[in-house]
Amino acid sequence: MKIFKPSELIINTDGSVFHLHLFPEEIADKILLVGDPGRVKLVASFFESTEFERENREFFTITGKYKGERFTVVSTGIGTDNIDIVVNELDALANIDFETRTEKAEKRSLTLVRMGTSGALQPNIPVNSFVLSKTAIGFDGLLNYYAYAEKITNIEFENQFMEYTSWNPRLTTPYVVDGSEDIYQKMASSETVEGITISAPGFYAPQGRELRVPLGDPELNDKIGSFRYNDRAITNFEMECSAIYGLSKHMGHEAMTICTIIANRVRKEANADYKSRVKEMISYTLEHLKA
Ligand SMILES: O=P(O)(O)O[C@H]1O[C@H](CO)[C@@H](O)[C@H]1O
Ligand SMILES: O=c1cc[nH]c(=O)[nH]1
Repeated sequence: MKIFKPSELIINTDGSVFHLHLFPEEIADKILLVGDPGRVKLVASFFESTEFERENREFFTITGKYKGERFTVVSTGIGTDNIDIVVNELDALANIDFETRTEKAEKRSLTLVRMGTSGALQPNIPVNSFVLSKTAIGFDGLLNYYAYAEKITNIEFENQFMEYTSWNPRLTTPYVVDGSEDIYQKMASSETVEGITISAPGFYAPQGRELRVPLGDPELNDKIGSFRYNDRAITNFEMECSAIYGLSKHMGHEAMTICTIIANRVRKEANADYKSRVKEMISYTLEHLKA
């Protein structure tokens, strides 16, 4: 049996996992992921009770109960590089025995729902919309470091997209991966917009924002906006969804992302005062996820 050596799965001297500082029994089956560590307490303000709070670097965790059901909320910070850490460590907590450093025979499937903020790429998705990401496009390249990416991604979509946008070969190859259909069906309503969401490896040039340094391809956002795959348009930009979907598919977890739109990139509008709408998104998500 494969033993995960101390250098490959680092366990702290107190027995907690390396970055998250969590112990296996501390995570619920339903896990809410938020980028902003400050959003963790906002989520926990909906809980009737909490078990603990834990903080290390940008990873802040609270486990508690919402309407009698156990939930864990974890902040991921910004970017898919952090998602690599968070999803691998949550999976290790669920599916690796920390005593024997071996994979558990019986696997635990987690529900991972990201509640984020995002920029819209279509004029008809106004600021304050909730976009529920049916599909993610990773501009980040993370999934390509894992084996068998092609088994869980939509190669036809990837090829059509790269051809349509005259994809620059110096960039990482985009990967297209779906979220959980079950959670999508649970969370979708007239209050949500069905999304194809790009996870970008940056907030500025990787999302077409030009400040002082010119963009590599100033037309890319227009091409993204007009691209259609089976009549479906790409809806929004954020920075984590693709890696959550890809790693969850590989590990047998169910994942979904909901985002509050805080900027519309086509209309050039933004809502810097978005926190009350994010609070409504949290309430909406908890209500739709509870048993
Ligand atoms: O509000 P969060 O969840 O952090 O999500 C979005 O906001 C950050 C950028 O401002 C990125 O993490 C992006 O994905
Ligand atoms: O435009 C936006 C807004 C929030 N988060 C992003 O990544 N992009």
